[in-house]
Amino acid sequence: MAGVRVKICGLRTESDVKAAASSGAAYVGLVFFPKSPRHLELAQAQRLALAAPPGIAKVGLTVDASDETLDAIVEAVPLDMLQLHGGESPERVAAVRARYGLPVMKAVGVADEGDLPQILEQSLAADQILIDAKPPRGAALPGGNGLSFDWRLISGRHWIRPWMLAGGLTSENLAEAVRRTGASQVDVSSGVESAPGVKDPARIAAFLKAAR
Ligand SMILES: O=C(O)c1ccccc1NCC(=O)[C@H](O)[C@H](O)COP(=O)(O)O
Repeated sequence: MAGVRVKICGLRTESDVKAAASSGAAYVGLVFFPKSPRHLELAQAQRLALAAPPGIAKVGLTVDASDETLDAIVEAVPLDMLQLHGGESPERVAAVRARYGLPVMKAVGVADEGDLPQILEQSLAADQILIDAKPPRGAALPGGNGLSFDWRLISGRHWIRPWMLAGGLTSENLAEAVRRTGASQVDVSSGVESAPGVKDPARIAAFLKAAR
């Protein structure tokens, strides 16, 4: 499993950022979605982004955000990538990419075989794809639910863009997830928390250790 790059998503404090960076995370995710326990106001997000050491990519996550909302985020927070985690079409992904000049990662929720064509469709517009578990019907959050999908669905598949595996990952199941899917990048949120929105430095360190 050497070389699995890790994104820790939903950080809320400067010490979360330090824990992720010192454990060797490649990306940190900052969530801008008011219904989420991981939501950040702009000033808070700016502080976290400025606390991140060079070399760690700061990813801003939004859900069907308007240009006005994205303009405010991009102006206030020094980001390296945008993650679109709603129902954004490939056309919207391309427009966001062009407007901000930042790489865009598009999340695609997977529950069954019928969801897989979206990975290719979104790959034609996005720089990276986040292959995540589809949220349960009626869920309050479109991601960050701590749920896995059946990894066999993507076993042995190849995509035209770099991609990241997400959904219900923990230090305990990471090795099996990587073995089954061939992922070289992974994203985790709930699996390194002690409560929703509360990151646990020991779990972050254990996850990064498992990824090495
Ligand atoms: O984390 C959130 O609160 C969130 C809210 C709205 C949209 C997406 C959200 N998280 C997306 C992520 O990038 C998560 O890391 C990914 O879904 C995996 O989450 P988890 O299963 O909790 O590890």
